[in-house]
Amino acid sequence: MSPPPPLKITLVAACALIDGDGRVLVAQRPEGKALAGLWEFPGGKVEPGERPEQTLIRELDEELGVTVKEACLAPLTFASYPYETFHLLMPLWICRRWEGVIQKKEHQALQWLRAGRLRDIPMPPADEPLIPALIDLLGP
Ligand SMILES: Nc1nc2c([nH]c(=O)n2[C@@H]2O[C@H](COP(=O)(O)OP(=O)(O)OP(=O)(O)O)[C@@H](O)[C@H]2O)c(=O)[nH]1
Ligand SMILES: [Mg+2]
Repeated sequence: MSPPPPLKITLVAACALIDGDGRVLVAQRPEGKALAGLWEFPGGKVEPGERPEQTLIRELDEELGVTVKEACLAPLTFASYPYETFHLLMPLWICRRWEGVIQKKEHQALQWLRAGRLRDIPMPPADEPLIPALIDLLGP
């Protein structure tokens, strides 16, 4: 019997932006990328030398064109999910305050949804366990 392949843990920082009505921003993953077309929370992989909060601030600028202060990021929950080729560990922050206008820079589409409606859109399998924490926080 050959030994199991080494486990690769990928750390991804993600954020639920929340608007004044308590709705959450979700973004549709680009064509040609893994999980294309599924609705996700903005964010991305933590690069070497980055703290996850720095990653998130960088990704929110790259993906949405907004500036977020670290003090405006609050940790909510996390996802831990065994994809075929890596194990995803994804802390989820919430953010209610940012500077600039949200733009669709990398995704196919953006939409604001009530937390209870997140169950109605196709999300990556890792994300489904995150929804109850958002409903607890924001209502359905
Ligand atoms: N950003 C984000 N990634 C997620 C979510 N759920 C989930 O399984 N992932 C997975 O986390 C991994 C990293 O996401 P990503 O594609 O955003 O990474 P990135 O922005 O650094 O892009 P890049 O790798 O093309 O530079 C992907 O395998 C993606 O499928 C989610 O809600 N948000
Ligand atoms: Mg990303």
